[in-house]
Amino acid sequence: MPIRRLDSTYDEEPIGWSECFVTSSVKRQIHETAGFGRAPPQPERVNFRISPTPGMGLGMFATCSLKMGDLILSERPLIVVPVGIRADFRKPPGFTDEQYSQAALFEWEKNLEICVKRMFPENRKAFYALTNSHTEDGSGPVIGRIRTNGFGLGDGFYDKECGVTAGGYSATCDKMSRINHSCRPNTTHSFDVASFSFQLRATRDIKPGDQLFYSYAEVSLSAAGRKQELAPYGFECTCASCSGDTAKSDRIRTNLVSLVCDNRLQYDTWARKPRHLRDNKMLQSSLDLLSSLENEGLTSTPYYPLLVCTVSEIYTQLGDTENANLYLHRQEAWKTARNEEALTWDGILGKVKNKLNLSSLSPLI
Ligand SMILES: C[S@@+](CC[C@H](N)C(=O)[O-])C[C@H]1O[C@@H](n2cnc3c(N)ncnc32)[C@H](O)[C@@H]1O
Repeated sequence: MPIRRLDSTYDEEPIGWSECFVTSSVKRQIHETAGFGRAPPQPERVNFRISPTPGMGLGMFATCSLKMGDLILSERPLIVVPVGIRADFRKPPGFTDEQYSQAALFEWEKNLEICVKRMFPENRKAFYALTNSHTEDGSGPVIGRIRTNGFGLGDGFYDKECGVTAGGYSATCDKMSRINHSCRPNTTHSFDVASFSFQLRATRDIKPGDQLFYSYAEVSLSAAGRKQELAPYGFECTCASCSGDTAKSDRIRTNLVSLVCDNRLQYDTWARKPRHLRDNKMLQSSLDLLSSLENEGLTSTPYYPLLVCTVSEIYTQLGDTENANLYLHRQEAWKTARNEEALTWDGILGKVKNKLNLSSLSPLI
């Protein structure tokens, strides 16, 4: 991507080239995406660097102040491949399941090698320079690097016939794949199919020199659950949520939905009271919850803008338009960062008109 002619050169595509191993139906989906072929948004200046960081290899660092929603990097991936192994041979007689899966992995590596060989030499060099933490599980050098450095692609890439997990795709980048993990991330990314590029954006305020982090694990899991998800990457996370008061952190993460929804229920009761009976406790408890979410690095979850919306409404009720607007802007910044619409309380309440207890709604949200 884009389509390469025999005489194409590496430099003629300023945003870079991606080698794509996709089925024809996914290729069609990509080409039929509205606006396909457009240029990606670019940050006004280079605002990150890649340099060594103790105990983590290379990492990405901010070189200027960044606010929630700010664009850090637009990047076209080096390679896009299916997540699952798509082996099309039957288990040979006498093979154990383990032998069959190792053989399938070997065949898959051969297929992916073809993709890597097709890269421009500059991209191939960048690809092989990436870290490989999958050296002991039978992954070859190509699969190992993809497993270590790949980011899942969303709805634009999906082979329905292969099932939910195996039908997905993964993309590996030159620069963005240098971002290290924290369970308290300060960035998020989205993939824009039309320009065939990732956008990495800040999800909180970042100071110059701060390391940029993304969470490789589901942030709403407990410390033990995240540890399990991170095991294949070959490191143990030492962020404050993993090494500090894990019980407190677990309570917030695993009860995120009910905490935010219960707060909303309290707000609804509070807002129905006559004006002179509304005290400041509602504001304080909501701000406390908001700062807990921010401390835990949960600002990229969909519950954050819901809580921000409640805080904004409390300020409106208290007649403080300046602060109400400040939080409305934060909700807008979240939408920019995530490149998606935020959930709204109306939408959620609409779904569950007849239910009294919002805490029980987690599967709906
Ligand atoms: C996608 S790469 C990130 C860039 C990598 N640090 C490098 O030098 O290329 C993932 C690998 O980085 C390392 N890593 C990422 N986050 C880490 C962390 N929080 N602590 C220690 N190592 C980490 C692990 O080796 C992991 O397998």
